[in-house]
Amino acid sequence: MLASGFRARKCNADLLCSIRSVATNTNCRYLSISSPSKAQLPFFHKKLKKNKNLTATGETLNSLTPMSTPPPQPGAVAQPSSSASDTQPAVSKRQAFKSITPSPQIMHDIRVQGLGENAEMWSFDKSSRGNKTIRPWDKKLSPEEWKDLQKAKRLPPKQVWFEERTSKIVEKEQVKFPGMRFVAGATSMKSVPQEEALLKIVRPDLFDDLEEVNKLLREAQGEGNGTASIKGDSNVSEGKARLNIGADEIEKLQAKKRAKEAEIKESILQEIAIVGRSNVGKSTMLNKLTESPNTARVSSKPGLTRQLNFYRCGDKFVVVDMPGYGFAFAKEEDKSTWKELIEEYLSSRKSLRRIYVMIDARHGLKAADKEFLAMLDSKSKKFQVVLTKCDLVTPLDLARRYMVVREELNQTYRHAIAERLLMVSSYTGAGMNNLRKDMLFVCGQDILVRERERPKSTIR
Ligand SMILES: Nc1nc2c(ncn2[C@@H]2O[C@H](COP(=O)(O)OP(=O)(O)OP(=O)(O)O)[C@@H](O)[C@H]2O)c(=O)[nH]1
Ligand SMILES: [Mg+2]
Repeated sequence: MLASGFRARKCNADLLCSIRSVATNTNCRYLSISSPSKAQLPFFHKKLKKNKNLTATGETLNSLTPMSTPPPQPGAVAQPSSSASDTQPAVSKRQAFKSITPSPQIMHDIRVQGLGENAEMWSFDKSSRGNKTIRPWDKKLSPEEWKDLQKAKRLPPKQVWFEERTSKIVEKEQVKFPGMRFVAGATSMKSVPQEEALLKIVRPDLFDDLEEVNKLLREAQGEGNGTASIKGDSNVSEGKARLNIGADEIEKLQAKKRAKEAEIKESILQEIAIVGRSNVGKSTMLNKLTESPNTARVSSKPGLTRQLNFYRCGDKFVVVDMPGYGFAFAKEEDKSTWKELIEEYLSSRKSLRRIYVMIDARHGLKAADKEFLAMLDSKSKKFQVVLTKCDLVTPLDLARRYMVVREELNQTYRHAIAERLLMVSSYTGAGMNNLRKDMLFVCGQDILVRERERPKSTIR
């Protein structure tokens, strides 16, 4: 079946008609459709006709017929017409994304109830007139019917809310990361001992101070020892005097060194790692989290991030943007270096508080994801899954994806924190607040999150 969000995305024939997935789950089949290709139409028609559950989509089927001139988008600049009917529209990829992004009103509340065959997804739709209608799948329920259902307690207690959002709401409710300021740096394990390199990145000034103290200490010790060893009997008293002065100095310097080391130890900030397949949207998400588009470099080509990038969030914690895994076109040696880098960091890092694994909401868990999660599981590392690019799927597809992924996590991975599967869109900002709160909470900064806003089921 097709969700209401689909209608918002049907736009024009140029932006339609590629079947992203025909997913089958227990009792329902659905199509997730986006972006254009005229050549795919016959396949599309065939699929729709073949699938019994999709017979109600006749209207949609008609709408998929290619139009010689696409209807104008609201607010779109008219393109000069071309003689060839299949000419690609002169829109940038970003514009194309925008035009297939469901409006905030369509990206609204979804409640997912129950699991597997008993799963029910409820979509709360605000119509243009502001009336609320409630739909379990394609069946419309009146508010009275909904109330009856509630009274009859046929609604399971667990409800997952996909937060209602408009840009205004997101703005108003923003939980800003305090003092998220700068790109701290990157490291590759090839060149530097990992632990030290990462710490240096967290507080370079402290390490400089310590280095200074060490240098003085070495000089003082060298002078003291050298003086004592080269002095002859005749100069013993002079040598002792120098040694005494040196010993004092050395003691002072050693005390200073201990103090610096203690300071460094204390300054080790808790870390949060962001991992996922290449191109899943890790860096974009980080930019959205920090509300600064230039924090991390982003590209539509997979494999841009190739190092561990550390972003310090004031004196609270550090977010680590990692290279993606499962990048098919990378060189074999690069792939193995990245894999090594990621695995070593994740398994040996003591200050690592939580691993957030990003999964593309359009695709769910892919083979590369499963392999990676199995690795985390085998190392007994707790991880939390976040569905990204949620603006590219219809609300009901998203809800279904949520259910399927959560079920898989629950069944297969012992260390998955599947209770609270997060969903975000870096384009609309949806779910970002939740993610921010979650991160603050995980790092013991819950004091920054108001009591009523605390994530309910986060396991710390
Ligand atoms: N529509 C949409 N596109 C997104 C979203 N997040 C990321 N993208 C796009 O996905 C592409 C990849 O984003 P990146 O943030 O570079 O992905 P990455 O996971 O850091 O990739 P690597 O560094 O190669 O591992 C870019 O073209 C982004 O514009 C999202 O929430 N919605
Ligand atoms: Mg990246």
